[in-house]
Amino acid sequence: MGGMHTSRKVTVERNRLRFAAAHMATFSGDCEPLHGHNYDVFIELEGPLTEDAWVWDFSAVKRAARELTELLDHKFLLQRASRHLEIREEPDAWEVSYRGRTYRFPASDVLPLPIPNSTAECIAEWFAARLLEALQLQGATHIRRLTVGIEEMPGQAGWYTLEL
Ligand SMILES: Nc1nc2c(c(=O)[nH]1)N=C([C@H](O)[C@H](O)COP(=O)(O)OP(=O)(O)OP(=O)(O)O)CN2
Repeated sequence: MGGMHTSRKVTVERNRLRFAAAHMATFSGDCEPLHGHNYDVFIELEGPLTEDAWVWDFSAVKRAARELTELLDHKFLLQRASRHLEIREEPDAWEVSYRGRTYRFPASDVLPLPIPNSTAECIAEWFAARLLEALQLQGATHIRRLTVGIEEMPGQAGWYTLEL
């Protein structure tokens, strides 16, 4: 049937795809107090079927995603590219200041991320780029669209989609 467009997608969500992390985002010229969330991760992969008649193996997606959730788990997520925080990297610590309010974190508690703010949207973008690299290393080079959602709390999530 000429012209008909179809698509296939697999989704993996929540099932142990979670991490607990601390952050403080900056908004509208202010900085939140340091606080944490139990984040849930949602993943959608769209593309044609492989010879195995799947878009990609759920287990392989979860394996790649869990390597990322393990990096994020129990860390302070530092928006390394912030234009609003003053960030000083020391050999064993990070010093983070906002208008005279200063925090000093042991380096082992911090995951510096190359993002401008620790919003769910930016964390989703970072996660999607890293997940794509991992999936492509597994051989999933046929994926056409990858979406990641990072849910801060039930009903409140930021999403990012890569069109490939
Ligand atoms: N689009 C986005 N909006 C907000 C984000 C975000 O990542 N993307 N993040 C926050 C804060 O980090 C915050 O942790 C959540 O804020 P908020 O929903 O206001 O939190 P409360 O616990 O006060 O929510 P209530 O439901 O009002 O109790 C803000 N916005």
